[in-house]
Amino acid sequence: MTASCALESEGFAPRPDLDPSFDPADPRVPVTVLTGFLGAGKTTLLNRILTEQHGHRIAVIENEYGEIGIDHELVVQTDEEIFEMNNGCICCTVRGDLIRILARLMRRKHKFERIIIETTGMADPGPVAQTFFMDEEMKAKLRLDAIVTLVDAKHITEHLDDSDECRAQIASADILLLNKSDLVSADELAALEQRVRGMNRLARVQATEHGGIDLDQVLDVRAFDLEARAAETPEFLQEELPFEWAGLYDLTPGTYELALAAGPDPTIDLVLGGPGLEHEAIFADWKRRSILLYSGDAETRSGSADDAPAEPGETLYRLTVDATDGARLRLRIPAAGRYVLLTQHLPEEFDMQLTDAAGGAPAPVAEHRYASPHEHDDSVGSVGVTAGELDPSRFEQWITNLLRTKGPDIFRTKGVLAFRGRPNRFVFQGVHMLFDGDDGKPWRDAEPRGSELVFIGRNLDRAELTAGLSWCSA
Ligand SMILES: Nc1nc2c(ncn2[C@@H]2O[C@H](COP(=O)(O)OP(=O)(O)OP(=O)(O)O)[C@@H](O)[C@H]2O)c(=O)[nH]1
Repeated sequence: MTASCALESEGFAPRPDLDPSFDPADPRVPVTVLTGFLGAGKTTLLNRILTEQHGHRIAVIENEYGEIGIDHELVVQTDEEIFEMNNGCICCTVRGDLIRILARLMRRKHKFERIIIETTGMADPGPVAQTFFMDEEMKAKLRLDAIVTLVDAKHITEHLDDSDECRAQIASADILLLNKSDLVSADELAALEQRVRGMNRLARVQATEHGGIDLDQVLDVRAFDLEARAAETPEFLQEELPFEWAGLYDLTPGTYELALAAGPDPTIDLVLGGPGLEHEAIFADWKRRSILLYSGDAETRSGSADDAPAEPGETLYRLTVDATDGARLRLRIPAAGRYVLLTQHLPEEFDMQLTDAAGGAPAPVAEHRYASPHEHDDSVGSVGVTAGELDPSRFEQWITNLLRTKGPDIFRTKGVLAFRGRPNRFVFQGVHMLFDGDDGKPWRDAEPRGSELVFIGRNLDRAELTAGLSWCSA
């Protein structure tokens, strides 16, 4: 028996006949969340799904972590529609964008039969899954089918002890694929299986090689079970919203200014609701309305004093927060009353201050915090470097030495490179010290040929990486 089929005696096939809630006429579109730590094999599995003759219309939502987006070069070209979300992590900063894309998909005339969401390797899939239970329309039209977590059998043990994200991905899985089983022995695989089962008693576990698994084992399998999940992890039922904070203010008519300093995100979404009277009623009402606002377009504000004042009402404002100057937004309050301000992030993260025309600072009369903290490991970062055409032998020499010496800290390397004299792009992929590459799309005649490489990991030295790639282009 090879290592890759050691775990296949699981009774793994879906058994809708045993599931009392199984309804073959269920019109809801099944959603698969593909997750797993950096380089575990998510895109490899996604490509398998997209190239297989499945006969279904699939929409793919891709969220990538890294200073330069490379995944558009890695996902196979098919007729399927792919939505990229590259400006933040799907489990926190771009939750609102996820809601917006899903809302648009649900309104489409020609409906999709499946939705697949590939999260970043640094995402906590919990909040992504909770999106499907947040809103009545979402619950009526979409069904979370399974959280499929890929585990890199070769490298996972280097991250299990010090990465909360890695543990959350395993704990949240309905299906755990122990991928890269070709790179470990049968004993190592058995030990890993035991370890992950200890972290998640509910998941079905299967060993895979290059994401090789029958699609009917991962798509439309009805593996996600809300009751079982909530019993195992009660936080799962915690309220998860695209807003982390709401403050209630008693305001008189006039113009106010909201000032924000630079924070963890270059933009912040906010909604000014009201006026209303009752504390809980105004909170509840505007919370519901704010989620719905994400199905439309946000009104973008530059954060400069020249912007027109924001008015209370059903508008989602997206404010740009400059890294040095922060942002300012004037608010026009037409009538005395109680107003609610909902913000995507906690006010203290942006040192948010509200002032009135006389310089007074009205304080909220009540506040709600919706955030359940899923903080990312701040010690993990990303550095993207670019150069012109490269000398292939210099590149090989440099990258081999770099990954051999820094491989424990460089978790993931991805790049699209222009090698001198070669007609095609070269797509480079590395996970710690292991790397490979392949020819990508050909360069078109007039196209500028350039190289982009992104590193994700700890203690990344931007100057050294930039100098190294530039040496390869000399
Ligand atoms: N040997 C081996 N390599 C694999 C296997 N699955 C994927 N890979 C390789 O691992 C690397 C990363 O695979 P991806 O599918 O891009 O991983 P990912 O999880 O999408 O990566 P990120 O999105 O960057 O987190 C690529 O070089 C793949 O060819 C496998 O089963 N065995």
